[in-house]
Amino acid sequence: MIEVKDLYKSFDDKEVLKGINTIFEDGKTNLIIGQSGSGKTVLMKNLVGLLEPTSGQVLYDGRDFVQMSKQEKVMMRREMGMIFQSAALFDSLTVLENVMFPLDMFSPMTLHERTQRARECLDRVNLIGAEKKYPGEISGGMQKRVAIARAIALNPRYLFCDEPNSGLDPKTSLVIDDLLHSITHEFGITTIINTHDMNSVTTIGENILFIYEGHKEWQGVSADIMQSTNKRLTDFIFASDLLKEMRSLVNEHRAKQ
Ligand SMILES: Nc1ncnc2c1ncn2[C@@H]1O[C@H](COP(=O)(O)OP(=O)(O)OP(=O)(O)O)[C@@H](O)[C@H]1O
Repeated sequence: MIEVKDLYKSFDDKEVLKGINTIFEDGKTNLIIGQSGSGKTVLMKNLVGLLEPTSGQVLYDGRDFVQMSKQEKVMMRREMGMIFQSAALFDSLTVLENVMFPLDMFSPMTLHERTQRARECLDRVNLIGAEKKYPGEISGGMQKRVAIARAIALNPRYLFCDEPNSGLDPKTSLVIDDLLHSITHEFGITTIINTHDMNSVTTIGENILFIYEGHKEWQGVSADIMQSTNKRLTDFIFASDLLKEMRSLVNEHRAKQ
């Protein structure tokens, strides 16, 4: 479990995170949602140690990440898989070499074992057959799947994904969401996803944190959103008239049942 306690983060005199208290649950797809500029990426960077909080704590199973020694932080980072907005693959490496990269860096396995492990991960994301291709030769959706395969290569306990669906069409986004959700459950990973994608919220959001201007405005599961009376949340989620109409139809239907 990752617990965030009273987390503040400022840049010079600009306060971006204003006392976040939350829990990211084990073995679930935890989503962070909020308007552009609300502080989602800054929060995620604090979780993985790319930024240090101005004050407050990030506790991994009760242990404060900020207070850990350099060596302990290195050990913790090995338990974290990360997928960035752009798939961030190495263009000059093949798909297989990209997935092998973290294994080459951190695993004591032999070359044969590392190759086997990378193939297993590519198989899990349905990319067997693409091993010899270069990132420039495959679609954006396939690149994201390579990034997922690379992120799970070292069997992480935690998976952090910053806007995994950015730049993808809605159908491909569904495939990526489904993959992240099933991997989370299959391997018991604690997954944290920053997203703007309302489809992700309704389909895979098992624990959703809504940030508004740097503070926690709401937290719950996707089913609660339909009934929520929090105006900032509903204005954000049901930004279009079509979605507002769908929400009132669903609520009418429920009321009749
Ligand atoms: N290194 C930095 N120095 C100064 N300000 C920063 C820095 N990083 C982020 N910010 C500011 O913090 C605020 C929150 O940024 P953040 O990237 O977390 O937003 P976000 O919710 O992830 O937005 P988006 O959905 O557009 O990615 C923004 O106003 C941004 O300009």
